[in-house]
Amino acid sequence: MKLEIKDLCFAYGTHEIVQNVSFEAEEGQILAVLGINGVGKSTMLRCINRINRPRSGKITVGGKDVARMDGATLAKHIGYVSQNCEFSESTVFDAVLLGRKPFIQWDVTGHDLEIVQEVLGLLSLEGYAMRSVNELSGGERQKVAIARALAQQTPVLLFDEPTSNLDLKNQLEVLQTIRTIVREKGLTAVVTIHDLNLALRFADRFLIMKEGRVYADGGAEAVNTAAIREVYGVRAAVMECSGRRVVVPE
Ligand SMILES: Nc1ncnc2c1ncn2[C@@H]1O[C@H](COP(=O)(O)OP(=O)(O)OP(=O)(O)O)[C@@H](O)[C@H]1O
Repeated sequence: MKLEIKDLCFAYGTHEIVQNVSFEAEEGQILAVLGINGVGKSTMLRCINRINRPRSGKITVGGKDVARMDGATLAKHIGYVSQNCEFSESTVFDAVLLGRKPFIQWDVTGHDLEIVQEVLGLLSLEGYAMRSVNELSGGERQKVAIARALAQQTPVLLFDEPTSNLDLKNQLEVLQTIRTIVREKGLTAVVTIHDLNLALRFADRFLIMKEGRVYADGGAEAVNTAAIREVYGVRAAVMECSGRRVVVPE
């Protein structure tokens, strides 16, 4: 389902953070949200998920107004992985099973258990199923949070820096897993990410934010020398390397 954001505005008190942000995220695609620290990327994701109440603007999923959804309906449409993955004490299996909560009526079904088993496998977490989440490393916990969102099986997924605690191999594997699921199941993913090269490698479209507004919205060509200079204040070369667009800061 398509995610559409129209004229979104949000402020903490009088501090305007998100200002007239509009964009669309398409089915089967990953949209990377880029921009400097504090520009409002996480705040915007939390508006989409209704953790933050927007001052104005409209957010729809598949044409349905997110503001009018009840909690259970919202949880069936939008999955969210926050930057700080905190869990209450449980096993990894149960933490991932929590993703099924919006669908569980009386009791957990065999179908729920199968889904949990499947996502644990996708993220190579099978061996961790009976471990306590609070005994895991930051990166392992981040993978559990991603697994829980995938178990929720929502058409829209929001990931706030999903690879920030992961080593290089896990960064590549986790983003590849997300991309495969997004493409195969026709999901819509919005991912905030600082690593421009990872973004260029895995995302289909790029929303660059500056001072709370949309600076650019487009394909890989949006990530160019001028944008990097104007948004990050960094001189960088953007070149092709092994058929990929890469950013090399000077
Ligand atoms: N609960 C809050 N109350 C007041 N101000 C906040 C709150 N949370 C965030 N802010 C401020 O809002 C601005 C945007 O923060 P946000 O976390 O959305 O930025 P970001 O682009 O995600 O940054 P980063 O890349 O560092 O994660 C920052 O100036 C931040 O200090």
